[in-house]
Amino acid sequence: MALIHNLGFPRIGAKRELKFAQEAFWKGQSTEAELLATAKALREVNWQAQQSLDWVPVGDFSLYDQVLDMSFTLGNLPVRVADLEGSALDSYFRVARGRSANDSGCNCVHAGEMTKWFDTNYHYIVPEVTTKTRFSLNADRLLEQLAEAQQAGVKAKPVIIGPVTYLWLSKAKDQSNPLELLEHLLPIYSELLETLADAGAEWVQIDEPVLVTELDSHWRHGFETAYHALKANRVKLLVATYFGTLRENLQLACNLPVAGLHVDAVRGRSEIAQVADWLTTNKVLSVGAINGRNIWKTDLNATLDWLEPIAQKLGDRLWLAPSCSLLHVPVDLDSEENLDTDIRRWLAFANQKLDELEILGKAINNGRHTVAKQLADNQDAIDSRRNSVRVHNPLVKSAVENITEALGRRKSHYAERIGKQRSHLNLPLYPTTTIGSFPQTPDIRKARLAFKKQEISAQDYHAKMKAEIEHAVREQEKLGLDVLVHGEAERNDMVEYFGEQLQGYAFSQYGWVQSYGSRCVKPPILFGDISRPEAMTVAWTQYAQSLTDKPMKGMLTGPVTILNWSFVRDDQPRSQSCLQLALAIREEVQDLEAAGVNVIQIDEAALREGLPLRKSEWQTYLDWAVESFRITANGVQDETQIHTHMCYSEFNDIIEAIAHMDADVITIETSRSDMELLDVFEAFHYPNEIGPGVYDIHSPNIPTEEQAVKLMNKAAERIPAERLWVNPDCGLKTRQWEEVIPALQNMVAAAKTLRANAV
Ligand SMILES: Nc1nc2c(c(=O)[nH]1)N[C@@H](CNc1ccc(C(=O)N[C@@H](CCC(=O)N[C@@H](CCC(=O)N[C@@H](CCC(=O)O)C(=O)O)C(=O)O)C(=O)O)cc1)CN2
Ligand code: MET
Ligand SMILES: [Zn+2]
Repeated sequence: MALIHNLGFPRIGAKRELKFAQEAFWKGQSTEAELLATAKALREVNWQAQQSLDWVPVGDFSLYDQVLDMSFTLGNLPVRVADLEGSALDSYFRVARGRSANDSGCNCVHAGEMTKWFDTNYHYIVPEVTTKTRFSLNADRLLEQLAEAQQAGVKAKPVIIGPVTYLWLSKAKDQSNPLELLEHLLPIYSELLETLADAGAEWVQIDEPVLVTELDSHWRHGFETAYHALKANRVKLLVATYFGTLRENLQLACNLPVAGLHVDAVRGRSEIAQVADWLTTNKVLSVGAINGRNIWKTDLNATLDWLEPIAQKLGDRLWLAPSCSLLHVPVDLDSEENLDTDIRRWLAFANQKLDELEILGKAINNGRHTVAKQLADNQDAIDSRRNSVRVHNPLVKSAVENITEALGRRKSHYAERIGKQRSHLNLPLYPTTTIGSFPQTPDIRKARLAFKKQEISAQDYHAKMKAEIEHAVREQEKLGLDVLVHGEAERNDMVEYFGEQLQGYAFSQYGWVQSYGSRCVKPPILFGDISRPEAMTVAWTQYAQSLTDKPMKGMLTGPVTILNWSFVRDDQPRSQSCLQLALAIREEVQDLEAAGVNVIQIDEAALREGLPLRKSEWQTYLDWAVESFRITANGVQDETQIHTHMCYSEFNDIIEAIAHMDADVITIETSRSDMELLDVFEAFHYPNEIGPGVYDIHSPNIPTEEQAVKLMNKAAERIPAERLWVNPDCGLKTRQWEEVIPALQNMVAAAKTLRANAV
C-alpha cells in the first residue's frame, strides 16, 4: 500500500482571509484574539481539504513566515528584540516587520532582512546568528497546532525546517560560519523531536532543501553529524528535499540514518530509479510526483507509466506527494468564476492537486481500472491542451527562429550614444528620477475593484487613473525631479498588468500566492505562444508626457521578470517563452520610441533571483536571459535612453552579464549596504551609468538630505560623478504620499548640493 501525504498547504486562504486579518490587526482595527481565531479557522479548513491524505502536514501554517517560526521555535530571536516588552506575538511581528518610531509607545526596531526562498517568489526572514548564539526550545506553536489537528481527527505529521538548512539560511552578523553552531543546535532539535513524540507524533517531516544545491565538504559533513545525532529519537524522520535534483548529494541523502526521504520527482525524475535503488529496505521513499510549483494538471497516465515499476519495487515503502509544499500555488480552482472553459480544464490549484494525488494513490494501490473514468478525463484534458490551436501560433514560432544576434545590438557603442542622449535630454549632473511607481492608494485599488465588478464604466475608471497620473506628474514637477514617471496607477502589478494584455496569457480572479507576510501576487498564466495585439502602455505614457515639458520615462517590465513571476508553460523550455516575451516587449519599446518617448525603463527585478540553484547552470540561464533583454531593449536609436532596474545588488558573480545587457542606465538597491555593493561595478570598470538607490523604500523612515549626500559621495568614490544618477532603491507603490514627498524633497535637495559641490 502506497500512502499519500502533503508537504505543506497555502495558508492565506482561498479568499486571502489571512492577509485581511493580518493587516486589520497591524492597523489596530482588530485584536490579537481575532487574528488568532481567523488563523485557527483557516487551519481547520486546510485540514478538511486534506482529509483524504494518509498524513497531513501540521506546523506549515504561519502568521508571517515559516522560517521566522522556526527561529522562534529554536529561541533564536535577534538580540535587539529579545528584551522589548509586549506579547510574544508583538515580538514576532517586530522581527517580521520592524517597528517605526512613530508607532505609539515606540520600542522601535528594524525588521529582519528578507530574502528569496530558493528560486521562488516567496520571501523569508533571514535568521540572524553570531558565534555567541545559543538556542532554546519553544515548542508551543507546534504543540498547539498538533493538538488542534489531532482534535480535528486528521493524521498529523509535524513539519519543521531541518538543522542544516536552517543554518545554511542564516546570516552571521559577525562574519562567522553559521555551521559552527550545529553542535549547539542539535540538542534543541533532539528535545523538539522528543517533545513531539510525547505529544503523539509518529512521523516528523524535516525539510532539508539545501540538499539540491552544491554543498562543500563541511556542509555535507554537517548532514552526517546532524542526522547521526538525531537518530536516537522516537519519532520517524522523513527528510524532505525539493526544488531540484540531488546529484552529487544523492548518496549522502540516501544514506542518512532516517526513516524516509522525500525527493522532487518533477525536477528530479531522472534520479528516482537510482534513489529507489540506493535506499535501504527499512526506509520509505516519498516521491513528489505532482508539480507544486505550477498550476498545470498532471498527466496522470504518463506519471503512472514511470511510477508503477517503482511502486512494484517499493511496495509499502512508497509514499506519494506533491513535489514541494503547495505554498507556491493558489488554493482552489473552484473559486474562479470567469476562467475560459478550455483553460480551466488544463489547470489544477492546491485542492485539485490533492485530488490528483488521491487518484494516483488509488491507481497504484488498486489498479488503474478502479479510477478509469478519472484517468480518461485527465487524458482528455491533457490532449486538449497539447493540441489546442490557442497554444500554438506559427507566426510567433517563426519569429523566434528568425532572431539574429543583430536584433540585440545597439547601433553605436555607449560612449557614442551617451553624448547624443545628453544633448537631447539636457540633464544636469547627478540627474534625479524615481523607479516608476507612486503610492498605490486604497482609493486607486477601490476604483480598480469597482471597475472589475463593472460598478463603474471604463470611461470613469480611465478618468480616475488619469487624475492620479496628473497628480503624480504635478508632484514630481513641484519636487523638481529631472526625469519623471507616470506613477503606474493603472497597474495592479508590474507583471500581471502585462500578462492581462498579451495574447497567450490567462489570468485568474483568486489565484493569489503569498510573496511575503501579508503581501500576495497573482501570477498570470502563460499558456501559449506570446504576441502583443496592441500597444499596452503608450497611451498612458503619452498622456503623462502631455502634462509636462520634462522628459517622461516610459515604464515596462522586461521579459525575464515577466517570465520568472508568471506560471509558465511546461511544454517548452523557459528560454523559448522568454524569447517570445522579448519580441512582444520589443514591439512596445519601439512603439514608445515612435510616440516620442526618449527614456524607456525596462525593469528586470527578477533577473538575478532567476539564477538556477546550482552554479553550474548559471551561464546557460544568463545567456538566454541577457539575450532576451537585449532583444527587447536594443532596437532603438542612439538618442533613446534605455534604463533598467534591479532591486537587488549583489552582482559580484554576474557583473559581466549585467554589463552585457548594455542598458544606458541601471538603477539598483544600495542604500542599506552603504554603497559597498558598488565595489564590484568599480572593480569591473562598469562602463555605463548607474543610479545607486539612496532611499530605502522598504522602511517608513525618511532619509535626510545629509544621508543622501553622504551616500552619493561614497558612490562617487567608486563611480565617476558624470555617470551617477540620484534615485530611490525601488518603486514607491507600497509607501504613502506623506512619506514619499518629504523623502523625495530631501533627495532632490541632496542632488542640488552635490552639483554645487562639484563645480
Ligand atoms: N509579481 C510581483 N512579484 C514581486 C514584486 C512585485 O511587485 N510583483 N515585488 C517584490 C516584492 N513582492 C511584492 C509582492 C506583492 C506586493 C503587493 O503589494 N501586493 C498587493 C497586491 C497587488 C495587486 O495585485 N493589487 C490588485 C488587487 C488589489 C486588491 O487586493 N483589491 C482588493 C480590494 C482593495 C481595497 O478595497 O482596498 C480586492 O480585490 O478584494 C490591484 O491593485 O488591482 C497585496 O498583497 O496587497 C508587493 C511586493 C518581489 N516580487
Ligand atoms: N517600476 C517598478 C516600480 O517602481 C519596479 C519595481 S521592482 C520590484 O514599482
Ligand atoms: Zn525594484
